[in-house]
Amino acid sequence: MSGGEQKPKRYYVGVDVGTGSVRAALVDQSGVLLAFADHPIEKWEPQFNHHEQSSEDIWAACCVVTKKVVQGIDLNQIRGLGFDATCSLVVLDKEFHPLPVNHEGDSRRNVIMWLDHRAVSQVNRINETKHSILQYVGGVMSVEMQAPKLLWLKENLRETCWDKAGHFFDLPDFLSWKATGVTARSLCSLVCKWTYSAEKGWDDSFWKMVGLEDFVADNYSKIGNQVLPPGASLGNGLTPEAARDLGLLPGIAVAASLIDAHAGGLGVIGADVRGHGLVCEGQPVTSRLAVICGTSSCHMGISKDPIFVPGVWGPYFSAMVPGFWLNEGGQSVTGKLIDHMVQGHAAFPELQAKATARCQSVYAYLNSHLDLIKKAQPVGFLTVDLHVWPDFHGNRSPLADLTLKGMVTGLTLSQDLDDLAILYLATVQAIALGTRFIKEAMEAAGHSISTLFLCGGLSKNPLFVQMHADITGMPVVLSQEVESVLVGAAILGACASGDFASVQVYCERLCTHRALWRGFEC
Ligand SMILES: Nc1ncnc2c1ncn2[C@@H]1O[C@H](COP(=O)(O)OP(=O)(O)O)[C@@H](O)[C@H]1O
Ligand SMILES: O=C(CO)[C@H](O)[C@H](O)COP(=O)(O)O
Repeated sequence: MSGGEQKPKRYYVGVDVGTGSVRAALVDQSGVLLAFADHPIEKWEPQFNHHEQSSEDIWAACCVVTKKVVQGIDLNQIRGLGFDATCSLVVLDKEFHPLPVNHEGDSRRNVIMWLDHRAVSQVNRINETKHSILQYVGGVMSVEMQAPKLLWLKENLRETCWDKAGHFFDLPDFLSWKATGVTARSLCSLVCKWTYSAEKGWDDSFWKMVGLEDFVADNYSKIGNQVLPPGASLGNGLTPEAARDLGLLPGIAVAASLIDAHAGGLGVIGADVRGHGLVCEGQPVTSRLAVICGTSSCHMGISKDPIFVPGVWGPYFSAMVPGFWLNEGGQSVTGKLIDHMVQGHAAFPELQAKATARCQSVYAYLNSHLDLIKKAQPVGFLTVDLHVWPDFHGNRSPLADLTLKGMVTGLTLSQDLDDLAILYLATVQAIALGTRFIKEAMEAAGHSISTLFLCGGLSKNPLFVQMHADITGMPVVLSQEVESVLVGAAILGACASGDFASVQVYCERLCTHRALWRGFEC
């Protein structure tokens, strides 16, 4: 902008609710991130495979981080707010108060987390119906989706939860309701996790067949009968109460939300890579696979026409990029698996002490330790005798088998730091092989993928990124802006504000303004 024609600056706030923490960012009109804050959130595991959270705790964390990122900014310049979150199930009563999702009756724990696997019997029965809707979730419904969890609540907590429930929200939709009082759901969450069709709406026969006919009877009012595309402006914007909570002004635009992986996909998939000699330069956007790597990894590929990939979720229409079909592969635990392997090893206390002494994270320490012990060989050769099968929490894609378990072969009696470093490497390699397995399944079904675009916490780990390049044989592109998921959330706020005509218009604008990319070659 030239000096004489200064317009007031315009900012957008993006809020990203991950599995372990809530993050917020203040983003400008070019998608540049100006301030960042994060805050941990509580998790409970009252019994094996039951994972719960508190919607009140999550909202409180959203308020802490939002207040931090807008400090020192003229609040009148903040034009829009967007949320993304994990696809956990939030349960509220008819007056919007939290209801317990547990046998203990603890109503603070009113969220069944996305990775909760309690509803095994329910999902098996849903899959036995062979309902035609299942072809839009890769042929097999996942226990991590909402229908089996709802059925579990009906069958197990009838009096304390099910009969009292007034509202079942996907977490991204809970947040937009909390901010605006509008109960409309995002097309993204309903299509990807609730069996809603962008073209045909709800399918009564499915809900009747699986024993959840209650929703049909009340015209889906408890799970959403007003559906908006991600980025659409909700009601009259931020309510006075939510504005007080968040430290913003009432009335600013609030967008229909996205699931976290989809926000990450939106943040990176349209990136301008010109001038780096990458194979995807000049190819359609459908040649890119966005991989959002946090607690889990999600593999987001888009296409002009629907592609049915066995064991890979979708095809979902307009659930991430408007006008495109989405296939979503995934690995249910990746960051969580690496943390589990490293923290559970006998040499972990020694690793922690040594990393702390060098003011490094344990992963930076392990990466440099691997460099020391690999000698002249490529690092991958350290694991010729040690192999990990990474399905410690079942296989989301492409085997779509929640009963699978993890495995390590090639163990010895050694428990020293070298042993820990090599086990860590084998785990990272196993995860990268899982990505290759998913990519190959997508290609076999009709996708044509040439480049990976990584984001999320694990993309900050150079070993993780390099292994993905080496094992898939594809270049990996990282955004200059590390917090791409938050950029995706802020894009929603920018669209809701009306400053950009559509999600694509803002994506194009921010991508041409941010043409700085780091590539990892295989
Ligand atoms: N700098 C880093 N180096 C290595 N691993 C990292 C780094 N930062 C985050 N991680 C890993 O990324 C995972 C969390 O990613 P994040 O995107 O924050 O997750 P979520 O969205 O699920 O809360 C954790 O397993 C963590 O160990
Ligand atoms: O199912 C998903 C997206 O469809 C995600 O795996 C889930 O939302 C958790 O994400 P994260 O690993 O970023 O916490």
